[in-house]
Amino acid sequence: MSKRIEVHDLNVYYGKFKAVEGVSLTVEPRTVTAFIGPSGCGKSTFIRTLNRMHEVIPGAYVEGRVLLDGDNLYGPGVDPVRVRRTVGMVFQRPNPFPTMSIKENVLAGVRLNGQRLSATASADLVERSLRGANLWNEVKDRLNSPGSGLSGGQQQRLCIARAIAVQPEVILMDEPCSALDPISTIAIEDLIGELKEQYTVVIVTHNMQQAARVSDQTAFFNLAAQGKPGRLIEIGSTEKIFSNPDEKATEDYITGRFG
Ligand SMILES: Nc1ncnc2c1ncn2[C@@H]1O[C@H](COP(=O)(O)OP(=O)(O)OP(=O)(O)O)[C@@H](O)[C@H]1O
Repeated sequence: MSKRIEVHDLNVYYGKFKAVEGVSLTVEPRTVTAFIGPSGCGKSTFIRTLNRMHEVIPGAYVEGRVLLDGDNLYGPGVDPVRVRRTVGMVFQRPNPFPTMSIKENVLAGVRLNGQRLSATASADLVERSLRGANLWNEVKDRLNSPGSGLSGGQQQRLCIARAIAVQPEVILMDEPCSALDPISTIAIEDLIGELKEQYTVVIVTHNMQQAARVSDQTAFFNLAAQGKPGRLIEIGSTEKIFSNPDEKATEDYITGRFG
């Protein structure tokens, strides 16, 4: 239930604007990879190409290849909806469906996929997913209450439960803690550590300490200049990137000298 991601020479465009250029990298199964870099360098754009989510923006397209255990996500006949089922995503702002109960929120992705489950199977899946997202104990007595009644941190864990309910192989997280308080942030960071036992995890974060705490591998992105495409400057073990990076730009960013 965890897959290897290989990206080969990826360019990403919004219409004529090349937002990201020439990215090649590998993410091993059951690891956490953090994407860091200054605002506008294309981290969100790039992470969205790993499950074809950028395609919801008219005019957005890629050149290059993204392989999941060797299968090209952009190959002919590949259905982007299927890709998003295999490669789940959690966004910056917790976005549970406000009118749905906690239980219905967890099941939303499964229902969207047209899967029919018996009452027992649904109850099992809800419990398993909420346990997987470290939320079960806090909500087990109010599964029929609205998801919007939870705290921000709980809502984000509910979104993670919704993502894992469809049994993805990869979980992408785009600044999942940026709207959360420090205690909820720690809860999500702990959860990321647990998720990597089963899934390949990729996270965009502006928080350097967070990248250092949660990731095995860190990728630093940067822009040559405003209006130029973002590029991957350096990728390596998080320990190396934070202690002894090869590139001066990486060191300057990590030590807070720019960005
Ligand atoms: N929907 C869009 N249409 C056109 N250009 C876009 C769109 N979204 C992002 N861009 C541009 O693509 C470039 C990369 O943006 P992106 O949001 O991926 O950067 P980022 O590194 O994630 O930034 P931040 O850290 O501020 O979230 C920027 O120049 C941005 O203006």
